[in-house]
Amino acid sequence: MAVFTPVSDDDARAYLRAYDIGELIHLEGIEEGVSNTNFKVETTTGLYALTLFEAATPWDDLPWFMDYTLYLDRKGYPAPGPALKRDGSSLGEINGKPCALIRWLPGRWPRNPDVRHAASAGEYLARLHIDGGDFPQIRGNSMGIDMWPHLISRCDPAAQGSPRAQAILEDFRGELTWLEQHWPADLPRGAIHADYFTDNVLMNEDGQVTGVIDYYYACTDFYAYDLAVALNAWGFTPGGQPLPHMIHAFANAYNDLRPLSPAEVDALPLLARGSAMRFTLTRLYDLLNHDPSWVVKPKDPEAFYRRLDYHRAVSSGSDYF
Ligand SMILES: Nc1ncnc2c1ncn2[C@@H]1O[C@H](COP(=O)(O)OP(=O)(O)OP(=O)(O)O)[C@@H](O)[C@H]1O
Ligand SMILES: N[C@@H](CCO)C(=O)O
Repeated sequence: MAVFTPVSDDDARAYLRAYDIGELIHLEGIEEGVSNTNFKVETTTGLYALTLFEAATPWDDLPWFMDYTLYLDRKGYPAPGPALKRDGSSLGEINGKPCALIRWLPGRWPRNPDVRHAASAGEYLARLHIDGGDFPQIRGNSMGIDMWPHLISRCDPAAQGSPRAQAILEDFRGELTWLEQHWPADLPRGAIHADYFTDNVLMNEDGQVTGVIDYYYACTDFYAYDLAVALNAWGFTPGGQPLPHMIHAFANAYNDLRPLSPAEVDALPLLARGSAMRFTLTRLYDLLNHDPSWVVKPKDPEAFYRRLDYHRAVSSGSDYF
């Protein structure tokens, strides 16, 4: 249940007065999601998502996230651009939390994705990179390679009581040294999603993308790193076993629309290793520091740790196609 901050009908009605998007008809808390508080809002003019940003989302970067999604939306990409208030702004505050009303997108994220879903998702990741290619603002990757040493040391204190966590962190110290030595200095870069997981991609019943949501890790980084994150998300079972047909379907659909350079293909195994480490570390931290009384269940770090075996074993980046 992810309604961390309550919002009453009266709060929503008062908030809507700053906009020209009609009167409140219905307000409903959304249980999914672990980072922010989300509501579905129906007004006399349409449907919106009301997001109250909790501490996990960097508040200083909210204007970047709003500008980026508005930019994509205006290009015709299915991103939920923010509704604008009469004064032209997109951010407000409810019950002490910054908030925004964003466009509600149709569709449902695929619970059992197959190659059709993977191909459509791959196409829309390429479209995201193409449509956002000239977005002029820069945001560094707050979960990128420079942060990984900090993610490792952040896990250390709580890992003391867990031999398994200590073993993973020990492996990661060596892995990080290797990644730092081989990380590409330059590859095509621009605005990336950085969290293109199945639960952030909405689809219709034909398995075609209808919306891409949750841009709160979006940043400026290598496009091929975004592809590597997405291959980790779409190309494995929930437990972390590789699904080569899903990896190929996703990567080929991406490559059909935005052909990768030879340097990007060469870098893919390394970028995929880095990405698998990044999600293992954030999940490990959440698990080690989880209070059992919290309603939100931590995600499994082992499932991401297992992905590393696959990426360490591939012979070259062309194995992903
Ligand atoms: N703009 C939108 N259009 C349609 N549905 C949305 C929209 N925004 C959010 N949702 C729904 O709300 C759910 C939770 O949103 P979201 O995944 O953004 O939560 P979060 O807590 O911010 O993110 P996360 O759990 O990935 O950290 C989504 O799975 C989706 O069903
Ligand atoms: N997508 C992330 C969590 C939210 O960013 C994960 O599955 O670990």
